[in-house]
Amino acid sequence: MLSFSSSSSLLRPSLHFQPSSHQPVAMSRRSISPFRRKVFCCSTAIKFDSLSKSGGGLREPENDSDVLIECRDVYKSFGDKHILKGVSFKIRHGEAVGVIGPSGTGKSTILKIMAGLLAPDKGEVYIRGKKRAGLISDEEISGLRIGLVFQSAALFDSLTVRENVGFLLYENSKMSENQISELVTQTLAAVGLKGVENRLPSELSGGMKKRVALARSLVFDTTKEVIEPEVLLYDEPTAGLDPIASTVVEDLIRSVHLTGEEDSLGKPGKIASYLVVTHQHSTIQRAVDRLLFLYEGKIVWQGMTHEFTTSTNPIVQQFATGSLDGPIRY
Ligand SMILES: Nc1ncnc2c1ncn2[C@@H]1O[C@H](COP(=O)(O)OP(=O)(O)OP(=O)(O)O)[C@@H](O)[C@H]1O
Repeated sequence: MLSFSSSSSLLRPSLHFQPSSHQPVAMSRRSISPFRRKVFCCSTAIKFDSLSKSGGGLREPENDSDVLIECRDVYKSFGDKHILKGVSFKIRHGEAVGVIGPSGTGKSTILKIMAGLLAPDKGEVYIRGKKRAGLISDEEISGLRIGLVFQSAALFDSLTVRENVGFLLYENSKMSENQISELVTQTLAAVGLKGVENRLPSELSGGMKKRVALARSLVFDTTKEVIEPEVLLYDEPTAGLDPIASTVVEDLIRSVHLTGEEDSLGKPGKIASYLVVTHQHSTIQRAVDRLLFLYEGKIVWQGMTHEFTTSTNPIVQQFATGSLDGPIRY
């Protein structure tokens, strides 16, 4: 298992996210400035309380020392489209959370707000108890690495698969080219891709691109003694994949979780917590433990995965059965 440092380590860099496909594509080692931040890393062994909040009624007072990210009453509009209307939830250390809900309800939007790529119009995002002001680029201190795996893969078009996957290591680490190359090959193999290192994204299928993006989110600097906790946000990681490729990805997402024994590379998982936006039943069943249901701008239900199909909430029931009858209208 990964162990974290005790209270006063100052680490860098703290943040990473996947680049947009529209970003400049010039690539040379250490040529693109990363977001480098000093981080106050204060994690000690933190107990993970499993949560079930679907029932209502009286609850034990919560101990929030293990909350990594909290969205509190978040609002977001695009023009006159009011997408998020008071979204509140917490992501605790050790959690594997799914975000579900009808298309267009703002699931990707909330991920981008959590990752600091979009600012809420109203409401707050807290990163390990500290309120984040605005976007990630304005951040002084984070205390948490947040990675976002975009729905569209968002690979750099003119970089090879190897350069895409090793991007952050080429930029930020002290690892040699050979070490990075080896790690990239191993990580690609873990997502079921072999011999594609020298290909360009245009030479890959959509599903392969998704897996390359996933591999990019999973490479870590192996020369670092201390790794800060990390939350990964996956936006529909299995959309468009065949059922077997979906299973590979779902199991991989599980295996890199900190609580897992070993990941696909035979190393302890490094992801403290993760969130998966998904429409796929298999991903809900295989890859997450707790669900948040987003509908009409709010979290209307949350509960453990096994409670999803037995919920009496009419919105959840309609969504779980795919029925045309019910409160959700298209
Ligand atoms: N940058 C933007 N500018 C304008 N509108 C946007 C922007 N980003 C998202 N939207 C709109 O906000 C709404 C929510 O989009 P979002 O992608 O978050 O939904 P979603 O729940 O992830 O959808 P899906 O399940 O179909 O992927 C949509 O109507 C979308 O068109």
